[in-house]
Amino acid sequence: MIGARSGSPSDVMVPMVRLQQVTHVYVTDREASLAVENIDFSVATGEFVSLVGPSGCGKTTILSMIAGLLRPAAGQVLLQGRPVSGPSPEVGYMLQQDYLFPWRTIMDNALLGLELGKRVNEASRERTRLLLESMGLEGKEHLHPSQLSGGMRQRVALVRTLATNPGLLLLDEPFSALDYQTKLQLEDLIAETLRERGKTAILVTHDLAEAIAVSDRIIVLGRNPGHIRRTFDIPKSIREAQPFYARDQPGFNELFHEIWGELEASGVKE
Ligand SMILES: Nc1ncnc2c1ncn2[C@@H]1O[C@H](COP(=O)(O)OP(=O)(O)OP(=O)(O)O)[C@@H](O)[C@H]1O
Repeated sequence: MIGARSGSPSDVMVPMVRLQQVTHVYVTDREASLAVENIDFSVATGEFVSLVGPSGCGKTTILSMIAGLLRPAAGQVLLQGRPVSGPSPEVGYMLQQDYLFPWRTIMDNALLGLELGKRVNEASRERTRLLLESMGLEGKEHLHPSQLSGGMRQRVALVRTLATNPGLLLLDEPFSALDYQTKLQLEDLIAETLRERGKTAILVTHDLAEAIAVSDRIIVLGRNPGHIRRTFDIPKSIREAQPFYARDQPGFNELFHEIWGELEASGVKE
């Protein structure tokens, strides 16, 4: 397996993502507001990093800059050492809503990214079918989104994101609209799938237990403007456990309370 979880020092030499003193300002007709300031962090290939922090601290803004949808006002974002200048096929973005097209079948929804990149052929179609199968969606290919549960739809959205084979996945609260049981199952499935494929991931979540259970590292942000307060490395025993069981590992609760203290100080309850 490639990646930070395998612990190879060569993995960290050219990070998958590097933010160097990144600042973003939203400019409207009436005003300019400083959203995030001097954000500086790297994510190694194969690493799973979560961003947590109070509402408005700039988590989505940071993901959007990494995705090339927003440009920093200062500093730079590097993807595999190269400055980000716009959206890249190397980056997959998965959101809270699945954004499946209701009139398309599950297979056609899953193929959408490949279709946009003019990369649909027999081999990519077969890979997508296998991905659907690995997500427990075998036999659902010809159904439409309205015929699936919320958890299934989110799995289709994940297949659509993975089908183009991006090295980096940006996950913006992908589990938050799901019921608790489905959310736990999907957390396990996504974490395992990304780990097996050596993918790099950045997750935005308001669920601290989820962040600890799936991540190698957690970055706690503060606001006004958004900035990094502190970074927490997740201990090996928790990292190596399946997310569902990570919560039972010794040290999980202590770590939860330590990070929670940092979140409280950042204004997460305000
Ligand atoms: N399009 C926009 N125009 C102006 N200001 C914006 C825009 N989008 C976000 N902001 C502001 O930038 C700051 C960061 O917003 P962002 O959505 O990145 O925060 P967040 O941490 O993702 O919040 P949440 O947890 O509520 O989703 C906030 O103060 C927000 O009001």
